[in-house]
Amino acid sequence: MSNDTILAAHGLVRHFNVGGGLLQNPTVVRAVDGIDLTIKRGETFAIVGESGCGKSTLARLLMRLLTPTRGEVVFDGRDISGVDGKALTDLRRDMQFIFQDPFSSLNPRLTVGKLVGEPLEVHAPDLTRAQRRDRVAGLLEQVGLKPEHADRYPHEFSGGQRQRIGIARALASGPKLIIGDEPVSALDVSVQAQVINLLSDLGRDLDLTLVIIAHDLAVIRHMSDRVAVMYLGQIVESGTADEVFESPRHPYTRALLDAIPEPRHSETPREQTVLGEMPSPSAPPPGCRFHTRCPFAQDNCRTDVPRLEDDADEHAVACHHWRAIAAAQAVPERTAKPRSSGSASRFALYRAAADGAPLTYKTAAATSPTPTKD
Ligand SMILES: Nc1ncnc2c1ncn2[C@@H]1O[C@H](COP(=O)(O)OP(=O)(O)OP(=O)(O)O)[C@@H](O)[C@H]1O
Repeated sequence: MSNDTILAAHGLVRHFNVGGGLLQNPTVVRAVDGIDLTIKRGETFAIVGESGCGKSTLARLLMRLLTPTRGEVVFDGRDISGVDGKALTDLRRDMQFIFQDPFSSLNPRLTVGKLVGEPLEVHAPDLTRAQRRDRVAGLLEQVGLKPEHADRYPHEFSGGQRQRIGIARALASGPKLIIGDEPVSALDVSVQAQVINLLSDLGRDLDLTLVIIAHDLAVIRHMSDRVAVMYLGQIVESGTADEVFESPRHPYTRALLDAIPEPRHSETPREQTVLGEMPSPSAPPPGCRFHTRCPFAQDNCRTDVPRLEDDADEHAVACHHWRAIAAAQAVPERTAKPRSSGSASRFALYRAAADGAPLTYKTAAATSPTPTKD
C-alpha cells in the first residue's frame, strides 16, 4: 500500500444468510461481492449507485462496523478487519462517520455541548472541563453554529443544523478520515448544498479524507475528486470525477447521469430515472450483472464476467463493449452501417446514443423532498 493511500479494500465480500430453517438452505444475499478500491489521503471519494446495490454495506465494512465474509480492509497500513479493544478505540479516533439521519443518530436527551464533547472525553481525557467547553465552542463555530448552541437540545434545531451537529461531533476526535453514508439525502435540496459545501470546505481546510456514499450523482458531482459506481455489489466504473462525469464509459453510469435533472429544474420534484428493476443480490445474473438492463448487451455479456479494466488515467470500467459503444457514439450517421440484421436493434440504440438520446429506461414515481426551514 503506497504511503498516499489511506484506505484500501482488497477482494472485499460480505454475504448475508437470510431465511432457511432446519430443512431449507438459507438464501445468500451477495450485498458486497468482490470489491477492490484505494482511497488516497486528502481526497474526497464518492461511492454511488442505486438503492440496494450494497453501498451502506460497503460503508459499514470500511468503517469496521461489519466484518467481511472474505477480503480485507486496510486503514493507514494495517488490516482493520478483525481489530477490537484499544486498537478499535484508536481506529474510532482516526475514522469517523456521519449518518443519513442526524436526528436518530443524536441522543435527544443530551445537550449539543455534551454530544459534541463526548468524543473528547474518550479521545482527549486529559482536557479540563473548561478546555473541553472551549474545544466544543470552536467545533460548533467550525461547522457554522454558535457556541451558545451548546446548551440546547437536538430537537431545537432544523435538519441541516442537526447534520452540522453530527459533523462537529465527527470532527471532535481529530479524525484523518470521515465516512458519510448518504449525509444529505434526508435534507431539503437547498440545505443539501450548504452541507455539501461545508463538508468540502472542512475537507480542504483540515486536510481530511472524505468518503461520501450517495445514490444521487448530483449530490457528489462537484465535491468529489474520484468516484466509484456500484452495481449489484460490485464496482462497474471508477475514475476521477471529471472523467466519470464528462466521459462515462459504463452504460449504467451513462444511465445514472441521464437521470440527473437539468440545473434549472433542480428545485422541482424530480423524476427518478431507472432502467427497469435491479435484479436481486441473492440471484445476480451470470456474466455481466448489468446485461439484463443493458441496451448494448451482446451474447458474451450473458456468459463472460467483465473485469474492471484500468487505463493509464486510472479510469476503470467493467464492460466488454465500452470501446465499441464510445466509438459508435462518434460514428457519423451516413457511414455507420449495421453489420447484420441481428444487430439492427442494437445499431438503432447506438445511433440513438450517437444522437445524444438517453438510453432506454422507464420512469418511476417522483419523490419530492419535504420542505424544511433551516
Ligand atoms: N443485515 C442484513 N441482512 C440481510 N440482508 C441485508 C442486510 N443488510 C443489507 N442487506 C441486503 O443487502 C443488499 C444491499 O443493501 P445495502 O443497504 O448495502 O444497499 P444500499 O445500496 O446502501 O441501499 P440503500 O441506499 O437503500 O440503503 C440489499 O438487498 C439489502 O436488503
